[in-house]
Amino acid sequence: METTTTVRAAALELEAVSRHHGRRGSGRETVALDAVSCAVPEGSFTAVVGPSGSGKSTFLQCAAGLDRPTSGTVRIAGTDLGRLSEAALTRLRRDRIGFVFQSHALNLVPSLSIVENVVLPLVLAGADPRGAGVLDRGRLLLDRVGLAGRGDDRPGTLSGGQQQRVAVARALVNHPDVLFADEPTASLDPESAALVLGLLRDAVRLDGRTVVMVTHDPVAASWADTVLTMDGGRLR
Ligand SMILES: Nc1ncnc2c1ncn2[C@@H]1O[C@H](COP(=O)(O)OP(=O)(O)OP(=O)(O)O)[C@@H](O)[C@H]1O
Repeated sequence: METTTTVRAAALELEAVSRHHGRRGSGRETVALDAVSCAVPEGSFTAVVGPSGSGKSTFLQCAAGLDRPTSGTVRIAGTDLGRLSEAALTRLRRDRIGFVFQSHALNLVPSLSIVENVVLPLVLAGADPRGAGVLDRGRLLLDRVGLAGRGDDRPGTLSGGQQQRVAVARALVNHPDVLFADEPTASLDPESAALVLGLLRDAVRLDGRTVVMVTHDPVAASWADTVLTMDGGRLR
């Protein structure tokens, strides 16, 4: 009998990634990440947890190409970030990665309408913001996150939880290889947090997206399929 084995490709791979701060040999060197290796499969929801100072943010920054590791290799859908110029890395972040940050105030541009915020990554990549297809996609995503009809308002008219839902819509607009979320529910009440986490989980279950979320909150981590625990710059 013939058997088929499905091996899911890695959306994100880290190979012996280290990140040191401070001058080597100065006696003030901090090892924020210490030879971390892991592979995050496509279509999975991973939480990165650990105590304060354990290296979670540094992990996310290096994995998402926002910071360059001191040594080691990071690959997003097979692309080695260390081989990219700054310009190419910026393009990769814009076109192939989605971000949701901790503070809803930092996630959205207050002077743009809500739907303009959602489609911003497409516009930055060259799409015509007046093109019907572009705004339609933005409105479709707003519907998905429960904010249909609010597209023409400004972000300041939304609650913190609603703003984080817009941030999730925006992070999904370019069909990213990986959506990174840094403490996305830290400033939210439990009900709003559950809505945001449900959207991240749906992006994985319904669309096959890959989500990597840093959190210190065990309840938030429990929404993920896999939990990676950091301790002293290493994965436990
Ligand atoms: N720019 C920097 N310069 C020097 N040390 C740094 C820098 N960034 C981080 N570190 C150090 O690296 C270690 C890991 O920091 P990191 O912010 O990644 O931890 P964390 O787990 O995200 O912490 P928290 O949960 O408090 O945000 C800490 O010891 C921190 O002090």
